[in-house]
Amino acid sequence: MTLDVKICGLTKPDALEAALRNGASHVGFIFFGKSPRNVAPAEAGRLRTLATGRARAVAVTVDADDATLDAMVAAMSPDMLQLHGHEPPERVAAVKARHGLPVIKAFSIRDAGDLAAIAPYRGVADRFLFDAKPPKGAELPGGNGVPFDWRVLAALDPDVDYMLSGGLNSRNIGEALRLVRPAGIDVSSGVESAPGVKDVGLIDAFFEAVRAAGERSAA
Ligand SMILES: O=C(O)c1ccccc1NCC(=O)[C@H](O)[C@H](O)COP(=O)(O)O
Repeated sequence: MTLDVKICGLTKPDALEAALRNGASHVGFIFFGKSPRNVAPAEAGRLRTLATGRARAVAVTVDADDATLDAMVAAMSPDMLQLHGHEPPERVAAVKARHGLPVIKAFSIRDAGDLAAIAPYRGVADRFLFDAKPPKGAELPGGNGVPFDWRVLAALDPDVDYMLSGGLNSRNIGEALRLVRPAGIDVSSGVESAPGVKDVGLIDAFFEAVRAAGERSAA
């Protein structure tokens, strides 16, 4: 099975190109005003054309209403939507139906008990994304650069299709992939030199570490 790799929070062509050159399967664009990675829909539309035919463009939103989603989808034509707020299962189903797009639903995880939250979303969301709970006082529901204890995912039904995220970087991704077997991984802060500033060298280093982890597990 090939591991999907999503580089999230892209705002500039050079970092997007580095992600694509390294074989990213997904590239994420953030639509959340408080984020240092927030992009205007029109700019995301320009950037996403670079990814067409090379990676899936994912639009990340937080409890967005229909008008916001309609405008974003029209301007950007994403391949997938990522819902990173408190969207209940009915809202996920409604968003999927309205836009005819696959949906990634994000969940904040601290311990194994938090995994119970996915039950009503099974068969509704196309994929889950497990992220760390935001630190106290954090303004962002994601992109905080903090990991959770990946071992809690051992309790998961192996049929659950999920991406692992939260504080991943080139130094810890090998250990994460030794402990758990996600369908994909997702990184944002770990490939940045400052909040919202993607670094081409760190993107290259992240993929290098992922490739090294793959070679070790194949050996
Ligand atoms: O990254 C953001 O700024 C963000 C803001 C609001 C909602 C979601 C956001 N990020 C979603 C992602 O998929 C991130 O890649 C994920 O949370 C992991 O981030 P990090 O821990 O920084 O690698």
